[in-house]
This record gives sequence, structure tokens and C-alpha cells, in this order.
Amino acid sequence: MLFKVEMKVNIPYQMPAEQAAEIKAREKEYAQELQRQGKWRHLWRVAGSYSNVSIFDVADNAELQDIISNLPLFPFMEISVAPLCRHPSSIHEDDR
Ligand SMILES: O=C(O)CC1=CCC(=O)O1
Repeated sequence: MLFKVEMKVNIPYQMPAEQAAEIKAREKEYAQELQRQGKWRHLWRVAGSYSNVSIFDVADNAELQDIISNLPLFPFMEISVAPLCRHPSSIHEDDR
């Protein structure tokens, strides 16, 4: 199942820089492993903001919830999720 996920990051300005850097490093490692597994298909920065648009390819809603809630930055994010389905004009066979 494919989902569009939008994540807006709001790290409190009081957080020490080293702590923020450590959380971001863990986030990067987690995100890159999920990309290697094919579960995090696309990860795009939204230009001009500390947010991203991502496409996830997961088994079901429960797996998406598990992945998202384990993001190291999860406590500092506003997240919105939209389920996707194949567009009839798509030429990409893996759009499902
Ligand atoms: O910087 C972001 O948009 C948050 C994030 C998600 C995966 C990652 O590595 O950073």
C-alpha cells in the first residue's frame, strides 16, 4: 500500500545543538535503512521549509503507523498521511 506522508519538523529552539544533531543523525540512519528496504520510496525536501514529502510502500496502515511512530524526530513533527492508489494514466507499473 502506498501513502503520501508530509512531515513538518519543529525542533524546540531551547534544545541543545548537540542533542538536535544526535536526533537528526539517528533519523537519517533510520530513513536510509527504510529506503534500502524499499519501504520509504521517495523522500523530498519541500523547498523553503523544514518539511518533507515522502512516499511509503508498506503492507498496511499498522506498518505505516509503526514506522512513523518510531521516527527519532516523531515527537517534534506535525505529520499528515494520505492513502494513494494507481492513477489510470500512470506508466509506472509499480504504482500500486
Ligand atoms: O529533515 C526532515 O525532513 C526529517 C527527516 C525525515 C527523514 C530524515 O532523514 O529527515
